[in-house]
Amino acid sequence: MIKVTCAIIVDADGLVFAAQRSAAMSLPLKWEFPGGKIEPGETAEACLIREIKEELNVEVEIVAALPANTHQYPSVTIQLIPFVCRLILGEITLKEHLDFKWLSKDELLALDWAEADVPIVKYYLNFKYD
Ligand SMILES: Nc1nc2c([nH]c(=O)n2[C@@H]2O[C@H](COP(=O)(O)OP(=O)(O)OP(=O)(O)O)[C@@H](O)[C@H]2O)c(=O)[nH]1
Repeated sequence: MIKVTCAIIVDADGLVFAAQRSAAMSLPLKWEFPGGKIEPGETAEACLIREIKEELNVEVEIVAALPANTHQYPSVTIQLIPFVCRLILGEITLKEHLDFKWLSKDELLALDWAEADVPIVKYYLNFKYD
């Protein structure tokens, strides 16, 4: 099983950042939360900060950890580990993704999410935090 962290980046108005995978990536054109695979010896939190810097060229801080979701794709099983985050430094530049959107909670579920993300989106929609 591959462990993958992902960031639910929320802005001051409560909008959530979603990124679209490029045609060249696996799960082409699906929407996801940015992130990536945990490297050997790395914590989930360190992985998240590293991946967000690599993919979006910004620094985030973690606000909350949400429950992981294990999902079996036809060729791979992943454990997707989500963190609610805030941007603390920089402006988002897409290094790998095709597109991005900032979405209100009402708009989130309508995106064509990677399958592993759907339970996480639903969990987030019911999640309350200060
Ligand atoms: N980063 C990220 N990956 C996700 C999400 N949902 C989901 O199923 N994945 C899958 O988890 C894996 C994450 O690895 P990655 O982001 O480092 O993927 P990659 O394109 O570099 O590697 P790959 O070629 O193995 O897909 C991919 O297989 C990706 O399809 C998500 O919300 N964020």
